[in-house]
Amino acid sequence: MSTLFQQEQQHLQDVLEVVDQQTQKLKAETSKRQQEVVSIRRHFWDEVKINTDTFDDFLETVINLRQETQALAVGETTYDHVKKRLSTLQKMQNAPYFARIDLKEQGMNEAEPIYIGISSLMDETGEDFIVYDWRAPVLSVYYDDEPGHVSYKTPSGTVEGELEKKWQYLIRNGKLISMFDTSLTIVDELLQEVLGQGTNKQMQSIVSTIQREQNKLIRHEQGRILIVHGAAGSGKTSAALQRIAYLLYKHRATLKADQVLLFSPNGMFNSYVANVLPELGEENMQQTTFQEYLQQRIDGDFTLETAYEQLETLLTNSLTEKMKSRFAAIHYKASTAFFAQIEQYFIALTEKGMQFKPIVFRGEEIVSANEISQQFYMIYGQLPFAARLEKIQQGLINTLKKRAKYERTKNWVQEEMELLSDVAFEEARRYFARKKGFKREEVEQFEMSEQQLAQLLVARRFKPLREAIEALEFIDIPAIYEGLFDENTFISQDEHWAEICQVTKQQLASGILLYEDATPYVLLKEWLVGMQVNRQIKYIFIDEAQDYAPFQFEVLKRLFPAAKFTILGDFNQGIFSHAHQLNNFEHLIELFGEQETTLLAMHRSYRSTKSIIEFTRQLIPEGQAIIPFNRAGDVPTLTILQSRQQLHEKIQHRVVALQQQGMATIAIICQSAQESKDAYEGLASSIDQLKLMKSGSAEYEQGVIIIPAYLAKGIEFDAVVIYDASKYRYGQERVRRLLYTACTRAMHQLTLYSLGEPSGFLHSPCEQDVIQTIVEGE
Ligand SMILES: Nc1ncnc2c1ncn2[C@@H]1O[C@H](COP(=O)(O)OP(=O)(O)OP(=O)(O)O)[C@@H](O)[C@H]1O
Repeated sequence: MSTLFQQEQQHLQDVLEVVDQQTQKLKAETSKRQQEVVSIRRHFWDEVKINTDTFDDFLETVINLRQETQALAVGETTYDHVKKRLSTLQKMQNAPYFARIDLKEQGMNEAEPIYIGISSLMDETGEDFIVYDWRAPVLSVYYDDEPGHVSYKTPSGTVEGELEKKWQYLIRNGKLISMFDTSLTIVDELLQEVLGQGTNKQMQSIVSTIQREQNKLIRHEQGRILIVHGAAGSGKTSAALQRIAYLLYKHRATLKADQVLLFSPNGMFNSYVANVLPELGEENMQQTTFQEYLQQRIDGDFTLETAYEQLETLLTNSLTEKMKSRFAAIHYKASTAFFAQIEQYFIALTEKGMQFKPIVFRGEEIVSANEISQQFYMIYGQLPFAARLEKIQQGLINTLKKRAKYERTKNWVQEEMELLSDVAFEEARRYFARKKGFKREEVEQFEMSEQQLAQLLVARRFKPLREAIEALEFIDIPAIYEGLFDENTFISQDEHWAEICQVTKQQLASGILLYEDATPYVLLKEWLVGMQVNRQIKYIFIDEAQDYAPFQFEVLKRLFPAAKFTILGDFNQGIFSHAHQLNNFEHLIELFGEQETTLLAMHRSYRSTKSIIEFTRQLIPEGQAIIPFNRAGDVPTLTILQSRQQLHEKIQHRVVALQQQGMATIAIICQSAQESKDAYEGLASSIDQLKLMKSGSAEYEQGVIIIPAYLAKGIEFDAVVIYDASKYRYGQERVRRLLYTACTRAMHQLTLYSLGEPSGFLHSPCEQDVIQTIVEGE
């Protein structure tokens, strides 16, 4: 064993001792803080004397309450803080650092070793760093630079220096396994070892092996929008999560985790990435899906088709004339041209085209739609759009008030009074007593008049109507949206416009809003009722961004006016129909302008073995640009079979063999949900604990699963089995990217089967010998 290795072992022991001491100290403090909080909670009401007899007493009570609440809040925050630090220290007991640089800053006589870990560690005096947090400004040097002259930015200016050495350590359970001098050779051993491990139920942090191109993404700070186009498995999601951790650290005085929002493809993905930030000692950002946002805004206006349902329909139906029209509509409705058209339509609504719903009470029309329309265009016609609605709203509320007074003497009120239960009567009496200023102990003495009861009953009946008016529900938004498709409303440049108008109107009449209409509808709704923008969110991350239509980006930009955007995607995985014609994110430059936009490309792919990448990159045009990470593995195989029974037998044997090789997550990937269901029915009895993943599934499952390709997006498996890569399933150009997405989910093993003639997309890989073909007899 070299002296250097021994020295490093000793150093590790010393650091671990400090970690241990600090852990013990903090444990004692945690229990002290916990007791404090429990005690404040328990005695909260003893400390606060409620006295409301005089105004001064009341004031004292309020002050008292506030002091106790503050004490509780401070106690809780300190406790949370201490607990969080304790959890980080516990992780550092396993590996307190993962790398080191020797840096001689300008003006220093000799190089200082800087150890790098997931968090910083100070010595006893609290003045010197034993370990630096990987996000410290100086450490950009570790990720970005080779030995030699370096400079890095700090809040107080640029610092120059000489980087003498770079080391990486492999430390497991507090033991130094190996160390590499990465300044001498580019060693990938550590990365090899990390990538060679099996998948986990959840995504892992990549902090100890961040690569240079990923570091650019992580530490980027300029402009409002960063767009990353990265190959499958290039670490877009991983690096994005590291970026969030970095931003939370760098801006810790001003940025909180709930001001960062990640748009992810589905709920299952949410659970898949949920562990990365806590692993790094940070709180999780907020997460949502675009579908959730749409659902919340459509709120009962229609039944909403999901993006997956749309895709499933397109995948499982043959290309009839009707389907062709639908494709045309999807493309047009995803475009910025359609966005501009809606904008024009909205402006034109100031002159004509608004539609309203009448105000109806107990089946009787109190104000007709026509009257509201007259107010909008005639009486308040000179006012701006929103002001007209406000005037109408006020007028309608006044009408309701008058009408309510009038209703009090009606028979229905009398009848309701008679039918009122004792409990409801008592509740009403108490309500009035309190309103009239009766104290709790005096309530019994209060007598409620019949008039008061009538007033209450009527008010309750009018409440939903008043709330609907306050929410501007008298605007008939579905009808206005439909009006957009009156052929004579617009002369659109799109050649399919007449056809689009016709099919959309028919569809809207059914009460189901197709996915391609959802964002346009919501946009129009936001404009009509006043856009609900969110200024709290400071950073938005959009993963799998190739799935978003240009139209959707326009909406997101408006919804989050204070946010900076990080957009990550791969057009080769663009499986939704609107994405077919797009090959890059250039169109997004226009969103905020060139000055505000940075485009980054990531070509190196880490997920799969070299053999798998050599195969998958043959599936797509320009795939040669993807650089595989040098990790050995078996060449993928394609087995051509003639019967389903044979197929199922082969898959079953293959799954057993893969399990014997230690593959913990095995996905049998199908083209659609329909195919997944059929495959599941055929395989469930022969594969133990086989699970079928559906679009509503919330958890990413380990073991053997069957999953449609579009749901497997963004996640990965030790081994992937393509259920049927035949020409029948993957014949048309529009599903090329689906097959690519499915195959690129594999980390270590990829096996394809084909029932009959294989997909034409496999010709090139077969010719290039990057896949081994086996033909089984009849
Ligand atoms: N620097 C790294 N160190 C260790 N592992 C890495 C690194 N970069 C990526 N990986 C691993 O590669 C795999 C793919 O990463 P990730 O899922 O982030 O890629 P992606 O670009 O989002 O992929 P896709 O677009 O295919 O969903 C993950 O297992 C991740 O942990």
